[in-house]
Amino acid sequence: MVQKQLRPVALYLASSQRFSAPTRRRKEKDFLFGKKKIFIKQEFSEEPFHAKRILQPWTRGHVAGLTAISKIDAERNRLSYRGYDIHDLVDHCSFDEVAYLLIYGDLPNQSQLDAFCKTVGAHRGVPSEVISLLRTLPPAASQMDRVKAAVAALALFDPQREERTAETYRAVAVRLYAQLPTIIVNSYRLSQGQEPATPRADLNHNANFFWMLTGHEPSDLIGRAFNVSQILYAEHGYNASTFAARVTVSTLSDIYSGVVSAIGTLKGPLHGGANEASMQMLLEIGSPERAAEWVREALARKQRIMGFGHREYKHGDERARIAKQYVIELVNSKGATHWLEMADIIEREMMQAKGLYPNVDFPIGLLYYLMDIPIPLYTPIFMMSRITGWCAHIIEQLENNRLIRPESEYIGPSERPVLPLSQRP
Ligand SMILES: CC(=O)SCCNC(=O)CCNC(=O)[C@H](O)C(C)(C)COP(=O)(O)OP(=O)(O)OC[C@H]1O[C@@H](n2cnc3c(N)ncnc32)[C@H](O)[C@@H]1OP(=O)(O)O
Ligand SMILES: O=C([O-])CC(=O)C(=O)O
Repeated sequence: MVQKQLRPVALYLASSQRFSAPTRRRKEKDFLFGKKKIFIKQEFSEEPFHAKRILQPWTRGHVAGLTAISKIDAERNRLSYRGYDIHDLVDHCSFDEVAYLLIYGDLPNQSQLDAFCKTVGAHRGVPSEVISLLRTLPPAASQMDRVKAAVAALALFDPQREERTAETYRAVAVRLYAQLPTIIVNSYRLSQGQEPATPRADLNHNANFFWMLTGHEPSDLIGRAFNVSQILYAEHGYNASTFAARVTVSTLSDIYSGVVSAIGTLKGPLHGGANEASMQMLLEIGSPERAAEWVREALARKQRIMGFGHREYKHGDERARIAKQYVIELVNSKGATHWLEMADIIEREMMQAKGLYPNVDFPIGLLYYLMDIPIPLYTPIFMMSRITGWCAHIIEQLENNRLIRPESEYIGPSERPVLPLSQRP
């Protein structure tokens, strides 16, 4: 039996015979005292030499860069955007104010907010060519893929798309914030055989979205709950989609390319796609009586339960707790308590079996269902909010740019000659 030797990565590198002495010293120094203060917390077994073990240190507990946009304090379950605690933001702000905060760096005063909303309202339209493109795309394709194609096309109609200044990027960020709801709702409407809706300049971000989707403004409760969900989804450090955007623009590619990379990354069920997947799971379970058994059987099959677990939060995701309060309000107002019972049972089972808490996607998937929003729109709606965080990071990256290019460590076959085709086994 192989004896497991637990030791920090840096020590492993220092002792590895696979590097020359100067390289070993440089790598050890980079790991422990490097300019970017990289410190690897992960411990792993040196033997057997296993790809999973060697890859994990690069993806966990690894500070990949600095940011002044949001702070995740996982130990205390706290999250703040530019110094403002999310509790304070959801209690006191509209999503338009939070969007301004993320894009410009501080909360707006009344006249700044009025000017921002006026600009956003004036930019909600998209070129007719983008709507025509949406008409031609396969209606059965995922809404994330349809919207990704439309955003890529939108870039081509922006005469500023090749300007690389923070000022231009902020202007593009405001336009994308304004235009994404139009693209998302109309992508859905066209895929359902409906005609596109025209955005309204006089409504705020949330009310305009509901107006375009349903033809009326949301009730007070739905409006408040949707506003909170948009604030909770807006920003979260170097999450996968934001990191993808930063990598893309670090090559000095354009802001739209960064956003398109981010959309493709958000789509996956281990990231933003989990809000749709978790609601599909609730529908599949169907009733509280089946919930416990369903979870146990799924876990026995080694299936992941969508909407649970988080790379950062190991003691719970505060955003999930906030969102759940609104699920409770909506469930009570609709008399649909079985959804809450089912969610509670799944949470209990996951805690008992795996020690895992729900993440933000679990209650928000259900929240959107209770608002009668079609499921294929949940991840695009996440995007409608996260566009603000993505753009803030893209601007931050541009202002301090250095190409993001991590190193990899080769673990494949040692060097070998190429045999002529006729001699290969
Ligand atoms: C807005 C957001 O993007 S929040 C995240 C949304 N994604 C989801 O909800 C998808 C479900 N959750 C997951 O897949 C994971 O919890 C992640 C990817 C979000 C985070 O993963 P990490 O904390 O890094 O854990 P990792 O993927 O390494 O898994 C560690 C162990 O926990 C298990 N695990 C983690 N999450 C889950 C889950 N939701 N269901 C079942 N098992 C899980 C894994 O199977 C693994 O077990 P193993 O060691 O026996 O193989
Ligand atoms: O941070 C992450 O890994 C996932 C994410 O985007 C979030 O939780 O909002």
